[in-house]
Amino acid sequence: MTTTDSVHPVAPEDVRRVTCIGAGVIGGGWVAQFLARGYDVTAWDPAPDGEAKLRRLVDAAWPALTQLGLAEGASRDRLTVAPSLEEACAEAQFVQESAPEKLELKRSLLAQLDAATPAGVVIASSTSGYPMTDMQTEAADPSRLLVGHPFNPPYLIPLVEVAGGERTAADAVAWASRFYEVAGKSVITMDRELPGFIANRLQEALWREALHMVANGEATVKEIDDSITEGPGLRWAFMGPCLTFALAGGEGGMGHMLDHFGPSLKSPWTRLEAPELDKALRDAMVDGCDEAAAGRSIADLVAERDQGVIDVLRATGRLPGQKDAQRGDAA
Ligand SMILES: NC(=O)C1=CN([C@@H]2O[C@H](COP(=O)(O)OP(=O)(O)OC[C@H]3O[C@@H](n4cnc5c(N)ncnc54)[C@H](O)[C@@H]3O)[C@@H](O)[C@H]2O)C=CC1
Ligand SMILES: C[N+](C)(C)CC(=O)CC(=O)[O-]
Repeated sequence: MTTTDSVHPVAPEDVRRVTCIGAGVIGGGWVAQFLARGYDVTAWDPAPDGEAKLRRLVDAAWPALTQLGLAEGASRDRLTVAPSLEEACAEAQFVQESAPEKLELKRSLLAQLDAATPAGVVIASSTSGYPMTDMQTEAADPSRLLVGHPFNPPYLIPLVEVAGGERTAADAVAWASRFYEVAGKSVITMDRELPGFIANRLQEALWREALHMVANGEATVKEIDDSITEGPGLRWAFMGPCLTFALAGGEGGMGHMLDHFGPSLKSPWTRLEAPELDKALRDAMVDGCDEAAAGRSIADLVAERDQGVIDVLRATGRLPGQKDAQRGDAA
């Protein structure tokens, strides 16, 4: 990443007009998120039925967004669909690109967006895996191009992973991270480009194993999905895989967990190339868990996890009393 400062016309807190390019599942979701946070949103999509699809998506998202609480002045009437990319970008204060995941398309589209957008305005790509270094090759000013990777649907899942490419200015990355926070997102700002960023790299590992199991007839799709929604998924909604596994070590935490189960990383049931569990990796995991625990004891974390599981069960209507009530409703 370059450290050359680029000049941004507005501070992240002062942005009022956002442009969304590509208005499918993710672009439409971004539109809904930005509208709900009170921005004026201009969208552009080349599909003939693009506007109708976009408005349907926003309408479908609105009840959930209303339940969560709309920002003052937020309205679906503040959405404009522009007739061309150039008109969509002419007055943009931030641009979010969500076009199909094709490298050549992204390269030339980002160059077009760079040419059409006022100088200094940050342009983010929703790409779910391409490093910005590979996408910014044709743009006249690559310093303002970066990745802002959302999760589906962007109007409900808080996380955005922000990463620049080799030619992105560091201050553009900082600007975007702050902007997303102001726009209601939870941001991880990466200081390097990793294939798949962080979350997709993790999801892809799980996904790869799921596909192996289905392809080999080892598990059904339902069994795989149930194994997550009835199992680890309940914990992951509020405590990540490292801290939950630290609790698998009982009072010994991550240290005992690795000493006990570390060798099974080499078991034949994992099809992934396992890393060498050397002292440095062990220490990094133990230290990372200590840091993430932020002073909470194992007992504190157990209590937090248990309460969290109960809350998720309640929220998804799966507490025993709720199940009975649902059965009663249906009768
Ligand atoms: N679907 C998902 O769960 C997630 C997707 N993403 C990323 O978001 C981006 C968009 O993916 P989806 O919304 O799923 O795809 P989609 O197929 O639902 O939507 C893509 C939209 O882009 C439009 N489009 C086609 N050519 C275009 C062009 N040249 N310029 C602008 N728009 C164009 C299409 O008409 C369509 O409405 C991709 O980069 C994808 O990797 C990121 C996170 C999650
Ligand atoms: C399927 N996907 C790789 C496009 C998913 C993502 O990128 C993030 C998500 O929503 O899980």
